[in-house]
Amino acid sequence: MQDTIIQLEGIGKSFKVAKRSAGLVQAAKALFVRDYNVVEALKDISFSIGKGEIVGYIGPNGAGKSTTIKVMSGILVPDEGSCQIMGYTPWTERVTYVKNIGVVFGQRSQLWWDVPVIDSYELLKDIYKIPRQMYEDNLRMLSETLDLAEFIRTPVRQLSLGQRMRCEIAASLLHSPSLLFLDEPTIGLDAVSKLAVRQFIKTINKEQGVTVILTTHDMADIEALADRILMIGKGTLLYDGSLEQLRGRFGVQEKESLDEMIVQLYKEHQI
Ligand SMILES: Nc1ncnc2c1ncn2[C@@H]1O[C@H](COP(=O)(O)OP(=O)(O)OP(=O)(O)O)[C@@H](O)[C@H]1O
Repeated sequence: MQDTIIQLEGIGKSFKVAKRSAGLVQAAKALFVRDYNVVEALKDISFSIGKGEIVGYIGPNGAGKSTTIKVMSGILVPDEGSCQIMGYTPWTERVTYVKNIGVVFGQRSQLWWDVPVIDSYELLKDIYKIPRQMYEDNLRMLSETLDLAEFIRTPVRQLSLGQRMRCEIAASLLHSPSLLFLDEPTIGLDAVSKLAVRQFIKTINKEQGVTVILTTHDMADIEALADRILMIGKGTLLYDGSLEQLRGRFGVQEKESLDEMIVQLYKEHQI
């Protein structure tokens, strides 16, 4: 493996969720006595990722993918375990750490909703203290390759999902991070936008050596991009290997069967 850039050891994270019963009486009771369920989102997760890899992080709904990305990007503090990324512990050195990473959550926007996209970019330039020349060079490159010119002056709330996702990806790369976390970056995109986003991810990985961790439910994303798959189910890491190894194990050749193979793997692990 290339130089290790990410090292997770025994990461665990639980959430306490308040139990809520239906009805007014129960709601009134809950004001005085709180009852909780504990959700074990991550259990003893360990893996390492090398510089320049594109890793597909997959698993069914509620498996713990976004929670892992949030831990790795410093948004969430785990209950146990250690996480070293480029020499940083993400949640303790967040301010300097985030200058080295880009994060896209497909389900959430990092752009200011009511202002033109370009104004959000200018704000990000100030927040990340991006030198003017680097900002202008990156903006030009991102705008050309993601084809943003047509809507870069439009407020985010008026953009289509695909247009917004292209703007989000550009926003995450303005500061030239060497590590990119993409949480469902192709969610809801049409075929053309999906291909454009996939091609773009390949290009920044090949040409700039950006390491990419990608969560997705679209197995075609995995097929097009990931050299390696990490599969998680019910908070536990279940598979770490290449797509070819996984195919070999199930004797699957056809592209169409990839989803079925994943479902089979989920079943094998009873998730
Ligand atoms: N803030 C939170 N409070 C309570 N429970 C949470 C919270 N965030 C996540 N969980 C729970 O932790 C588990 C893992 O959630 P997570 O969002 O990491 O899953 P995921 O693999 O990203 O799922 P999906 O594919 O549906 O996006 C789920 O059971 C979820 O309900």
